[in-house]
Amino acid sequence: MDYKQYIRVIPDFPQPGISFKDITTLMNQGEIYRKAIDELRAMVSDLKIDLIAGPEARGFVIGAPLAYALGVGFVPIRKSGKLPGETIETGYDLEYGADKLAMHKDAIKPGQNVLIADDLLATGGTIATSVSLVRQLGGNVAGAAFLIELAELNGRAKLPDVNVSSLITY
Ligand SMILES: O=P(O)(O)OC[C@H]1O[C@H](OP(=O)(O)OP(=O)(O)O)[C@H](O)[C@@H]1O
Ligand SMILES: Nc1ncnc2[nH]cnc12
Repeated sequence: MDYKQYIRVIPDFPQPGISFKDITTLMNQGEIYRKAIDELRAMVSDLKIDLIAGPEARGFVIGAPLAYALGVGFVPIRKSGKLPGETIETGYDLEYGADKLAMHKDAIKPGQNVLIADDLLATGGTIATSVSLVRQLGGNVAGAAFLIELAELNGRAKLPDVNVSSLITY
């Protein structure tokens, strides 16, 4: 499947020099969205996964359906100040800015195998931080799965010990 035909590429958004990969034009095609989730599920089928964790917001639209397809739970990794319970938080840089991510302290049971899922791997800041949060909670990072990887930004360099899978590469 040539998924790229469904991804809208917008130059200079949200700032000059960034080529934004817009997945809304893939997700509004039900068959294609489902096919993409099914293919991601097949890509991680060899991994032992107890739980999926996905960073807000676009990590939810990949991680939650993938969790449903695999029959495992989903835990949100949220931007700071959104989760109601006790949290741990870590700051990070991403391709176009900086932010802070948080997880509930009781989101993961120590030793659980956690797959981290997101729409896109760019510089890797978001996922490196997600990996760190999962590990701080005692989780074992089984892998990281992405719809899109921007290979030239070499996000994998920030994830040297993580099993990375991606469906579409730019
Ligand atoms: O690899 P990185 O350089 O860290 O960039 C990738 C991250 O950037 C985007 O999220 P964003 O923070 O824009 O939030 P959103 O999902 O709420 O749009 C995207 O969904 C990834 O999570
Ligand atoms: N180039 C890009 N397109 C879409 N989402 C992104 N998140 C970080 N970089 C991005």
